[in-house]
Amino acid sequence: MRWCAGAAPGQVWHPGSVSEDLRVRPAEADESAPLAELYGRSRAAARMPPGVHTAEEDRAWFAARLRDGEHELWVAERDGPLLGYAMATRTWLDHLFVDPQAQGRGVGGVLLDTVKGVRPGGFCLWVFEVNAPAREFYRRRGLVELERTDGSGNEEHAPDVRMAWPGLDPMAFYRGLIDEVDDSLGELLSRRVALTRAVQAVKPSTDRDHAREREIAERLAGIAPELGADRLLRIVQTLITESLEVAGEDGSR
Ligand SMILES: O=C(O)C(=O)C[C@]1(C(=O)O)C=C[C@@H](O)C=C1
Repeated sequence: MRWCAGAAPGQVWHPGSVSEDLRVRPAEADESAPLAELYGRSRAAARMPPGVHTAEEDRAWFAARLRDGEHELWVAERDGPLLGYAMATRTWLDHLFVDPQAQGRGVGGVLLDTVKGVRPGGFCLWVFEVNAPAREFYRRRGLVELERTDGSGNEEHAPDVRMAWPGLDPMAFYRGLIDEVDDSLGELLSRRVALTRAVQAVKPSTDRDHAREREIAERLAGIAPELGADRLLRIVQTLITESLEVAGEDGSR
């Protein structure tokens, strides 16, 4: 299913108690320059690693996001220059930035509420680990930390944290994420079974190698320390037992 850009009518945030004259509206297609400028200024003042792109690249990047049909952008203003903006895909909040001069006046909260309003099924976002104020901002507004990375997957190579707002039906949201991970796990299991089967053909003995299984569990504990080597050993042993059974069944055909 392809998601269509452009906020639907009625998605504009209606001023409440935060600030009577603050207005949130969908960004216009020709606003790449003010958006890029606001992004550069807000990011430089935030607790984030320095950006890796030039101002010109940022402008081109925003121009592309405004037209690609996959991103939706909202801007906050109060009779003047932009005070903040949010940019989201169907499932990710990619950016939420507030002008450093306008911080502490509810602009970020209003933008986040706008995104929650149009993404009732929930969404995820990445925030740099060092950005404690942003993590606290999201935590106080109902977002939860799901996973951490060492930063090798982002442009800045800085550790980051995946956070999620689980939406109005959190059970469905989390089950959706579990299904995504299980799809990857299923593919990995299938590849691994094939390797257990392949190595049996070149082994001098069919005996289980307990030292090797412990070594595998210890290596996995470096990747998933929350599980610990002992628990991982039980998982590895089960996986190998089942894989050897499959290999044996194949061999007897
Ligand atoms: O490395 C081996 O000796 C294998 O047979 C492979 C494998 C595995 O699937 O990783 C399976 C059984 C052994 O006990 C240890 C490891």
